[in-house]
Amino acid sequence: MASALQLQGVQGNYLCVSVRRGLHHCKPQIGFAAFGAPVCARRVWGNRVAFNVTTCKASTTSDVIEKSVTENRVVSIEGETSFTCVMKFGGSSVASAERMKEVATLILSFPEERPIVVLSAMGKTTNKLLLAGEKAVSCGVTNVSSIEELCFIKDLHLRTVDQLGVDGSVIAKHLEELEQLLKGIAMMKELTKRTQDYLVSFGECMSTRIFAAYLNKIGVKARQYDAFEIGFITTDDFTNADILEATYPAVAKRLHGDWLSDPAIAIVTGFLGKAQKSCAVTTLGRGGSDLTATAIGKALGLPEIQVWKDVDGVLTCDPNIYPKAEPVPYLTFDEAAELAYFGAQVLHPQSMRPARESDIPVRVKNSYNPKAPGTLITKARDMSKAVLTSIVLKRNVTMLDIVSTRMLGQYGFLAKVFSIFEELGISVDVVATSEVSVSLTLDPSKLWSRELIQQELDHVVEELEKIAVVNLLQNRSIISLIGNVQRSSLILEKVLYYAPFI
Ligand SMILES: Nc1ncnc2c1ncn2[C@@H]1O[C@H](COP(=O)(O)OP(=O)(O)O)[C@@H](O)[C@H]1O
Ligand SMILES: N[C@@H](CC(=O)OP(=O)(O)O)C(=O)O
Repeated sequence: MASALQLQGVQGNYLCVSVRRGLHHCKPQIGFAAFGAPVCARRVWGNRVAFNVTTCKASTTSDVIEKSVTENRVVSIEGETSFTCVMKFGGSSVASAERMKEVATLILSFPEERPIVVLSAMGKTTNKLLLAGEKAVSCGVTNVSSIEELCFIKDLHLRTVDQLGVDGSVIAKHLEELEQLLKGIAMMKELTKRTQDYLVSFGECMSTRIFAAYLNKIGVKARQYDAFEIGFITTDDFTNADILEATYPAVAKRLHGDWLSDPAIAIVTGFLGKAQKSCAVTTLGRGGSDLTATAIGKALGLPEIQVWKDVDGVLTCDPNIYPKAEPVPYLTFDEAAELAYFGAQVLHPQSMRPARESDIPVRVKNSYNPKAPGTLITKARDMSKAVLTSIVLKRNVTMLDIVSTRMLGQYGFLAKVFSIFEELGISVDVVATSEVSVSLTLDPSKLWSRELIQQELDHVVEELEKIAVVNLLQNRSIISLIGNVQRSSLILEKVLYYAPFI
């Protein structure tokens, strides 16, 4: 049996063992059969089994190593335990001192967990920072100190520090630097995307420092981390950067290593990264803290990623449109990704990717109502009764109708159309075709509600008009029905039946 297993290393509390092909269908039993009952396999994904070493006797663990370790891996197991889950709290969850206290209480209500906590900026701080930046461009250096949004941010953070009884020095340097930066923007009369990312990073840098200081004050050992200092390496696409693969081992090494030398709850800035080429601070697109959380989950191979919101999970539709929207108890990664991509602002569109790649369940919970079961997002779920899961609205969509009689019975027309989009680097969202026309919507970017700039659109239309008649429609919306594809006929039947009465 031992030869069928190969030790992969230790991730967090888990001793990861890969199981030879064909054997992994026996899954957790392998732990029991090969190593005895005290070793309990808690996580199984792909051909890997993770044994929770907190529950296993040292002798049994050594036995696992002795039987399975490969020459180059040095593993020390005894006493080696680290994080058990990621808990992400968004802006609404940490909007005030009161909310931060509640979040601290919530974290401590799970004494069995040793979480990595990912935080967003307090409340609407990111929006305010963006507005302050825009105002700084034209207000003149001498007026920067009185920009309303800057005053609001200063007041909110200083008040929070005061109400939590932590030392104001934790954010003093950041507030000073923030004002300097806005003065710099005012002097240059310019706000580049790169500067914009640096500007908004102050939100997460301050919320995490305040929260970590508060935990330490109440006797819970916590350590603050800026994501851009611990290995979050991204592309240089400012305002919309992608996380690069090098991030995962780097983040795991740093967080796990720190825990081993000096255990403390980790408080990490969401949303931020470091550009691979320029080394400047980047952001992962609006709502990007969800992605930070799932990336950390993947890096450390943790058993669960929790995303705490201000609603009872993913809902059947946007509660701002229909207040009676109900929580969806289970979703697959694919459903959640579609839902997010097509406009449900509850999750970042890219956030499911790391969770899906490492098959780690994501739980969406309500920090205002922790008892609510929330939504559990996993690789697969029982679809036998699923019909329609949710309805999603995506606004500010740009649509193109491309009509050509040359399409009739011809091959290669659609290939020509799509090659134009490829050349111009624009991705397409939704496509519908008939014999003589193709209608499609354009994906502006990962940034919600950003319209393609007019120049880009003119260029697309100009190119397409060489082969067809083009009609450009702006400010449209996409309504998506996320449901069981096996039952799409039933869904359409119901929609079309009710549609005339809406
Ligand atoms: N289908 C949906 N399910 C749940 N929330 C939704 C949905 N569509 C839109 N929302 C909105 O998303 C908000 C939560 O997302 P977000 O503001 O990013 O949370 P946080 O700041 O806590 O990360 C909710 O308050 C709700 O108004
Ligand atoms: N603060 C960033 C990142 C983020 O994820 O925020 P939230 O979790 O509050 O959506 C934003 O507003 O986009």
